[in-house]
Amino acid sequence: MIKFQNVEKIWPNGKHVLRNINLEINAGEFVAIIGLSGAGKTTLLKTINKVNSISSGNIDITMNSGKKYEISKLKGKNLRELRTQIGLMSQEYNNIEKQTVFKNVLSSKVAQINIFRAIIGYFLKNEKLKALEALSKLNLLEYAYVRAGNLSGGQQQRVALARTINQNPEIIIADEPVSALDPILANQVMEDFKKINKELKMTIIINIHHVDLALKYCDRIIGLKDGSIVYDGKPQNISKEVLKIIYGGNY
Ligand SMILES: Nc1ncnc2c1ncn2[C@@H]1O[C@H](COP(=O)(O)OP(=O)(O)OP(=O)(O)O)[C@@H](O)[C@H]1O
Repeated sequence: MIKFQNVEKIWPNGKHVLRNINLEINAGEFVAIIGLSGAGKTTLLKTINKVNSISSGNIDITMNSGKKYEISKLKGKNLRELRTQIGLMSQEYNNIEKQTVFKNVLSSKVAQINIFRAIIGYFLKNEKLKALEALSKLNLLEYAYVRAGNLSGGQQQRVALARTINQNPEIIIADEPVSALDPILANQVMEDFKKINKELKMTIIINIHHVDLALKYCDRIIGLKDGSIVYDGKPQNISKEVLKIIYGGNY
């Protein structure tokens, strides 16, 4: 569970971007954060892995094992340990384009293996099997030996998702993962997120500008406006009025 209590974020330039955030996200939820550009979505998402530190309040993460992390106090080894359990995805695919899809997925383990093995690129049989399993889950096996750079944008984003699940994280945070894709590919990638969420029981939190996709695939919607949560509930309860509150009168 991820629990935000009275979280505030003020950037050093004085910009107040998160205001009194109180939120509990349970293990296994698929959550979309929506809101206008500048509402604070990315800032909020990246407080979870402490890429952004908060100005006040608390964020506590309790893993399925029962281990608890108090984010504001985390540093060094403990912060690295938490980050291995949180997969981070973004709009850029961040694949190594010259390498095969398989190598890309295998490489996602580098942070978790012995440094000498990482340098020479030596992977154990079970690590290779796991990488193939991740590719199979996303129906990408036939591309295993294709260079990542030769794939379409949608396929590359799905390789990025395969890389992320190969780390075996409990939580995936994804910052606008479909905004560079056309509507068909964006739907496919959202299908994959949903599949990973349901089958692998990973908690997924995404920032997304496509309200239709958020409503179609996610179990819970959080609407942010000027750094405050103005909606937190089921997609079914999002009405035109709610969208007006989140996006303003012109929606
Ligand atoms: N490092 C920073 N220093 C100062 N201000 C920042 C920094 N990063 C973001 N901001 C500001 O914080 C506000 C919220 O930005 P954020 O990226 O969280 O919004 P967003 O809702 O994700 O927007 P978008 O949908 O465009 O990605 C913006 O006004 C932005 O300019």
